[in-house]
Amino acid sequence: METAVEEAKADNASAEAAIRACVTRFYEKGGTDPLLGPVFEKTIPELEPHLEIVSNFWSHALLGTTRYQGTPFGVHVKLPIEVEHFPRWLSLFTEAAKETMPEELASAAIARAEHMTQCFQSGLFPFKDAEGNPSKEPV
Ligand code: HEM
Repeated sequence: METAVEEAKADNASAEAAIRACVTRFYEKGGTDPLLGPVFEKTIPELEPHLEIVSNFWSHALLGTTRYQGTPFGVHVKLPIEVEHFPRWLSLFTEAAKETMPEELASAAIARAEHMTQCFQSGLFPFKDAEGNPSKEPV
């Protein structure tokens, strides 16, 4: 019994470390990205506390821990995000997850990220413009 608990704790610790590595790698990539970099620069005053919040979010999403208690969509409504940011965000996150996480955890993280990207995009840009592209306003 004790061994199973110890094993579960060790698994969790290594998953937590992989999550942290993924989040760090994602922000390394995003920080130097010409599209996302300026948004991060303008809106994240201090990187370290931000990495902690986002790691806690992923720990909640993937491992069911409870350190993250926020509402991500509500945070993004107030940010200067445009529709073209979404595919870039997802592609950098996908790369970061594959580079840093064991395969199963990376697949779960990428699936969750794809779903949330879709939800955020349709929540923030619920209409279509004259060309049929996602838009904040009805035509
Ligand atoms: C268009 C793409 C995105 C951009 C440019 C973006 C940018 C940002 C920025 C600048 C912050 C910091 C906000 C602040 O501290 O006030 C933030 C927070 C956060 N983002 Fe994103 N984000 C994007 C998409 C996503 C997606 C798809 C997810 C889902 C996994 C996500 C998860 C989070 C989380 C969990 C936080 C922390 C929220 C909190 O403080 O409670 N982001 N994002």
